[in-house]
Amino acid sequence: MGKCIETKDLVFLYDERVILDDINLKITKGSIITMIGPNGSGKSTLLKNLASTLMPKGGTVLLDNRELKSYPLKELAREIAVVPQNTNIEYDFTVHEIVLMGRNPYVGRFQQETFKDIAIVKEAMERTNTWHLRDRSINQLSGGESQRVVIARALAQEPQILLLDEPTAALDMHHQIEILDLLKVLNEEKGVTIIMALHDINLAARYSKQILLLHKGTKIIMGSPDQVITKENLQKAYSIDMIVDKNEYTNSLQVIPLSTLRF
Ligand SMILES: Nc1ncnc2c1ncn2[C@@H]1O[C@H](COP(=O)(O)OP(=O)(O)OP(=O)(O)O)[C@@H](O)[C@H]1O
Repeated sequence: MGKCIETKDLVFLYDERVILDDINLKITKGSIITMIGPNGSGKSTLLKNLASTLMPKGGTVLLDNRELKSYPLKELAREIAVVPQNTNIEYDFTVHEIVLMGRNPYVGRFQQETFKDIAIVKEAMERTNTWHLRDRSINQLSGGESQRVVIARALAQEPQILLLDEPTAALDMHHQIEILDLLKVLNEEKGVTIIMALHDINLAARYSKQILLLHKGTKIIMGSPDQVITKENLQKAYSIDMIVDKNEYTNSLQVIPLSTLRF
């Protein structure tokens, strides 16, 4: 059986301000779950708590019934890979060097990468359409190109769980669909659990098995796209009038925003 990630009474504060309040979630192996919610609702904060980048101020995060904080870093990096919202890489590494770093959790101290590591890196780069960029400096790429490189590095980590914060934000239409299709294939072929935040509700509805709607970090609704993407739920969270119906081509729910509302 694969890994399941769980939060128990999770509380997170920035300074004195409660951002996440008493959150109990169980994300089972093999899910594609997308967090949606207005700006500032706590999506990134929740993802960072699941990634162990931030430590909860109360409650716990469990990976397969074991506290996340008890995992040694290398072991955790073999389970969970993270694609953050903004990745700033200070040094002038090449794209190939950056993706190779994804293999660090598997390479012992003073050891070299093996042929297997190099092959996994190449496959990750081909799948993200970044192989042709391999000798370029990471700091000389466009936003969308470097986003795909960071996704390639996460794939090279061969994680059980992939956490992605707005992975398509910097991408054009072609690359948005390419990356989301890739995540779907990884989920289907390798059983990788995908947990991501997306602003685009239509893409979320189309690609997700489950949706988690955050509203001020304290109110959460989780369920199938049909259960969560309703006019009532979305109007409350986003304060906007809208039409919610099925797209006749993709057969998934779609939202057409109309005018903003004041409650
Ligand atoms: N480093 C920080 N210090 C203090 N407050 C922070 C910090 N980072 C985020 N916050 C606050 O925490 C709240 C939740 O932020 P978070 O980034 O999790 O929201 P989000 O749902 O991901 O937003 P967005 O859709 O705009 O990316 C916001 O009110 C934000 O201002």
